[in-house]
Amino acid sequence: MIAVSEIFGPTIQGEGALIGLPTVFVRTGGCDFRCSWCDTLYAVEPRFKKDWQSMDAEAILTEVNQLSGGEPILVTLSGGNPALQPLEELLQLGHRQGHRFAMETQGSKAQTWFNQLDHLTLSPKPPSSDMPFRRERFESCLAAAGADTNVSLKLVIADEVDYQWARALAADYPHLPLYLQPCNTAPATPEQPERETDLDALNTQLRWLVERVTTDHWYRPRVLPQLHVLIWNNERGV
Ligand SMILES: C[S@@+](CC[C@H](N)C(=O)[O-])C[C@H]1O[C@@H](n2cnc3c(N)ncnc32)[C@H](O)[C@@H]1O
Ligand SMILES: Nc1nc2[nH]cc(C(=O)O)c2c(=O)[nH]1
Ligand code: SF4
Ligand SMILES: [Mg+2]
Repeated sequence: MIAVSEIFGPTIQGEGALIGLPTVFVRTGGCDFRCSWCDTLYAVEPRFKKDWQSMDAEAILTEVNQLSGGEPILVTLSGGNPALQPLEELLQLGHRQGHRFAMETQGSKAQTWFNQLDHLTLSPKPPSSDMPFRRERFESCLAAAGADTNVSLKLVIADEVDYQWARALAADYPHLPLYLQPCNTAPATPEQPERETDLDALNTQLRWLVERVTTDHWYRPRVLPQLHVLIWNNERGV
């Protein structure tokens, strides 16, 4: 059974390689990390287990199909860390129904079924998250995805230290499409679910990041905002 925090959509993918694409999100519950700026702690901390539903692949797809109007759609698996869940059957059943699957994970745990994903976003955490980067685990995820899954690297940047870390990390994986995303330093939290982020401050952060890569003559990464935050601020389920 799969721990599910929420299923929502269709909305657009607001981040990374598939930005702008209509998608239904399946957000699993439970995470092996506790990032200092995590925007989805309600899907991370065990105290919210009571809000999560234990679902099988069929029940999840029934809900996805209701939301998509019965049409095949891109299903985005996020969390929490979806790599902690048994998702192989969901991928197999869902593919048979014509859906495609993308997943977001920090790269701390590999699963054999990564090679059944259409797209895998690996988002290892920068120093500002206070979480470790374990290279051997990250590389196990890359190996598990294999040649048939499109893999991209999405790095959150809060400050100059994160930026330097991202440059060094990216240099070790020159073949991976690379996305830089400014950190939302004022996400909604369980204590402040209605908290609004300052969009002007986010824009300033985004400008800084663009200037940072261009003054470095670093022309490899795509610099992208969290589009859903620009549209809906910190709202949940969009
Ligand atoms: C909520 S996480 C869930 C999937 C997985 N645990 C991970 O971190 O990749 C989805 C994406 O949101 C990013 N994210 C989380 N909090 C953020 C914040 N405050 N600002 C910008 N990006 C954030 C993560 O880095 C990750 O790329
Ligand atoms: N629209 C939208 N795009 C997203 N991209 C990654 C998200 C996530 O929380 O994993 C997310 C999300 O929650 N909403
Ligand atoms: S790894 Fe992802 S879900 Fe887990 S705490 Fe960090 S940002 Fe949140
Ligand atoms: Mg999010």
